[in-house]
Amino acid sequence: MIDKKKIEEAVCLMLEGIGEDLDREGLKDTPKRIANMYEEIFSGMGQSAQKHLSKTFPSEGSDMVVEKDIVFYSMCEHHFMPFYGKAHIAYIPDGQVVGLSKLARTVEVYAKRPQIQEQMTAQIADSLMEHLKPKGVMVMIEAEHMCMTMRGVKKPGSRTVSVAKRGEFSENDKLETTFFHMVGNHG
Ligand SMILES: Nc1nc2c(ncn2[C@@H]2O[C@H](COP(=O)(O)OP(=O)(O)OP(=O)(O)O)[C@@H](O)[C@H]2O)c(=O)[nH]1
Ligand SMILES: [Zn+2]
Repeated sequence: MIDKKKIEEAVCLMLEGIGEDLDREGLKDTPKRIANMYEEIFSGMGQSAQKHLSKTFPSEGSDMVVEKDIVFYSMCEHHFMPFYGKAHIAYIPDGQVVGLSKLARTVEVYAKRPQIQEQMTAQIADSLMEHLKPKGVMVMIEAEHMCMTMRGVKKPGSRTVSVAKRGEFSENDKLETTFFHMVGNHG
């Protein structure tokens, strides 16, 4: 559960730390605004994707389901700056499919918390394997990290691509090739 009072106190300390005047008109509501914002952008804290992935439907219709270009925003846990981009998810059903929106909801659960990209990629793949129990899962995330663009090494436009493969995707390279074809040219 997010402690908004604590966040407000911390924001006051940070503003003091950078030499700001806490009584300045423009900053009056800033601690409260940031606490409200953190409640929203860290709403995945303590959540599991289980509640989204437990409602399944029987289906023998498809060898592979791909949901691509799922836009997400997350926060780099090292610098507390945004990283954002697209997630692509594929799974091979084992007689059961899940509502399409639930794949995007799963991405949200793991994006809305302090994160690193590789861990988010693995968590999405693992939660699908655990709760949907498909024959295989593949997740690819491509993102731009603001900690690499507006500060530090300052390389705007550079993108980080991460992949997690589980089940049949780990055993069969052809499935991986099909996934890349379906997702499009991301080379
Ligand atoms: N693997 C990985 N690294 C990340 C991610 N987000 C940020 N980083 C990196 O985390 C590293 C933290 O490095 P440190 O040397 O501890 O911190 P720093 O001095 O601020 O590093 P610079 O960004 O190089 O200035 C940096 O190299 C970031 O690019 C991520 O999602 N995955
Ligand atoms: Zn960072």
